[in-house]
Amino acid sequence: MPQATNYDAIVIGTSQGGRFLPIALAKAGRKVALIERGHIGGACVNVGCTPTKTMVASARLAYLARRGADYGIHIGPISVDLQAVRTRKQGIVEGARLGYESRLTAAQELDLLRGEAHFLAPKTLEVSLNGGKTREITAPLIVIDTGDRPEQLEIKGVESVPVLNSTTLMELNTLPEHLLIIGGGYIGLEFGQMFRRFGSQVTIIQRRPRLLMSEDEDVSDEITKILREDGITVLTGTTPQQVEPLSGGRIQLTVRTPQGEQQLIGSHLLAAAGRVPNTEDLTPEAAGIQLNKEGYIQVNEQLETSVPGIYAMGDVKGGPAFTHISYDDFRILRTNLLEHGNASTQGRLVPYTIFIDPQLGRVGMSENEARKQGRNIRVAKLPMNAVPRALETGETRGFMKAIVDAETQQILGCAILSLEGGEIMTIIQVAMMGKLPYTALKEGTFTHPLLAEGLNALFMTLDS
Ligand SMILES: Cc1cc2nc3c(=O)[nH]c(=O)nc-3n(C[C@H](O)[C@H](O)[C@H](O)COP(=O)(O)OP(=O)(O)OC[C@H]3O[C@@H](n4cnc5c(N)ncnc54)[C@H](O)[C@@H]3O)c2cc1C
Ligand SMILES: NC(=O)c1ccc[n+]([C@@H]2O[C@H](COP(=O)([O-])OP(=O)(O)OC[C@H]3O[C@@H](n4cnc5c(N)ncnc54)[C@H](O)[C@@H]3O)[C@@H](O)[C@H]2O)c1
Repeated sequence: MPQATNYDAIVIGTSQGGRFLPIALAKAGRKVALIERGHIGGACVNVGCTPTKTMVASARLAYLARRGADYGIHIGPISVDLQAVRTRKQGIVEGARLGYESRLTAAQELDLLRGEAHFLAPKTLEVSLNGGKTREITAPLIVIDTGDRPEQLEIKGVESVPVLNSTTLMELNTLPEHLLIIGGGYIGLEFGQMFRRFGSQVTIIQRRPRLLMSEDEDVSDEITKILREDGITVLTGTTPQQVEPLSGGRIQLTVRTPQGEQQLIGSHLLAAAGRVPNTEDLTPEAAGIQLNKEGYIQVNEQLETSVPGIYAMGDVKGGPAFTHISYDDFRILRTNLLEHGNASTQGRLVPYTIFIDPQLGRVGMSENEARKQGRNIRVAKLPMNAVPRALETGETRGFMKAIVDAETQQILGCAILSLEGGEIMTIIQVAMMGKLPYTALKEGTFTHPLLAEGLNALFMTLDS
C-alpha cells in the first residue's frame, strides 16, 4: 500500500454536522479529508427528514381533499398515485443532495473521498474507496459523524418474510393494503398516519404501555385518540411473538396483547423499533475509542471521545437524534476547534417536532420530568377548540400545554399538539431562550386571528 497521506483534519460522514465542519476547517486553512460511503447529505436529506416530510405533505393534501365537503368544497373521488408521490419526493431529495455535493466539491483545501472509513490506529484510517482501491490517511484531528440505521427486528420467523424499514417503505410503487408497523415512536407514527392517508389499512404495534413513552400521558393519550379517529388500529402494551408468510404474499403476525394472544394479517411489515449506531464498520476499537453498551460512541460535553483529538457528533454519540442537534454539534466543534471557545452540550435546549397531523412540538421539561425533579410547577393547558384560528380552519384537534416554574414564573417546557404545533412551540422556545416570564406571553399582543394568539389564552389559564 502507498504511504499514508497526512491531513490536518479528517471528518467521516456528510450529514448536517459533518458537511459544514470540513468546510469551516478548510476555510480556516486546514487541509481536510471528508469521507462518505453513501449519498452526500447523510440520513436527513436522503432517507430521513427531507423525503418523509415531502411525503407527509402529499398525505396531508389527500386528507384535506377528502375533507373538502366539510368546507363546502366538492372535488369528487380522491385517488393517490404513489408513484407520483415518490417521484416528487425523489426530485426534492436529489435537488438537495446535488446542492450539497456541489458545495463540497467546490471547497478549496477539501478532499472528498467516496468510500468507507475504518480505523487502523488512533490517528490513522483506511478508506475502502467505492471504486475498489484503498487509501491510508492520517490526521491529528478526526471527527466521526457516521450516524445510525434502522434496527432489525428480532421476532421468531422474521427471516421468512420481507421486512420494510423507513428507507425501503418510501420506495414502494404500490400502496400496501394493510401495513403492520412494529414500533410506536417517531417513525411508526409519521409513517402510520401517512400511509393511512394514502389509503392503506394501518396497525401500529407498540410494546410499551403507551405511544411515545417519553411524553406525558395526556399527550400520548390524545395522539392515540387522534390516530384511532383517523382509522389506524393502535395496539399498546403489545409484543410481537412470531411472524410467518401466508399465501398471496400476506404476512401473519402473532402478538401478545394485554387481552391475550392475537393474530394480525397484513400485506406489509414495517420495522420502526429504533435505530442502531454505525460503529461496527468503523472499527473504533482499533483506535481505542470507547463505546457504551448499545454501541454508541462515548463523548464528553465538548464531544471529545475517550481518545484525545477524536470527536463524535450527531446520532452516533447517542442521546437526542435530530438533524438540528447534529448541526448544533457542528457549532460546538467549530467554536472550540477554530475559535478557541469553550462550548458544550450542557444545558442546551433540545426542541423537536413529530410530523404527525396535528404536529407535536416539544421543548424543555415535560410535566412528568418536572414533577420527578420535585419542582414547584404550574401547568397551563388549553384545548385547540378554544383558539379562534383553529376553529376557522377546521383544525381543532389537540391542545397546548406549558409547564411553568411557580416561583420564578419562567417557562420550563411545553407540548404543543396542534396545527403547526412545531412553529408555536418555537415561539415558546424563544421566550425560554430569552428567559421571559410566562406573563410576557400572556399579556403580549399577537395578531388576531393567528394560532399564536392562543398563547394569551393558554397562559391565562394560570390566572384561576
Ligand atoms: C425516517 C426518518 C425521519 C427523520 N425525520 C427527522 C426530522 O423530521 N427532523 C429531525 O430533526 N430529524 C429527523 N430524523 C433524524 C435525522 O435524520 C438524524 O438525526 C440525522 O440525520 C443525524 O445526522 P448524523 O449527523 O448523525 O449523520 P447521518 O445523517 O446519519 O449521516 C451519517 C453519514 O455517515 C456515513 N457513514 C457511516 N459510516 C461510515 C463509514 N464507516 N465511512 C464513511 N461514511 C460512513 C453514512 O453513509 C451517512 O451518510 C429522521 C430520521 C429518519 C430515519
Ligand atoms: N420528526 C422527527 O424529528 C423524527 C422523525 C423520525 C425519526 N426521528 C429520529 O429517529 C429516531 C428513531 O425513530 P424510531 O421511531 O425508529 O425509534 P423510537 O425509539 O422513537 O421508537 C421506537 C418505538 O418502538 C417500540 N419498540 C421497540 N421494540 C419493539 C418491539 N419489539 N415491538 C413493539 N414495539 C417496539 C419502542 O417502545 C418505541 O416506542 C428517533 O429517536 C428520532 O430521534 C425523528
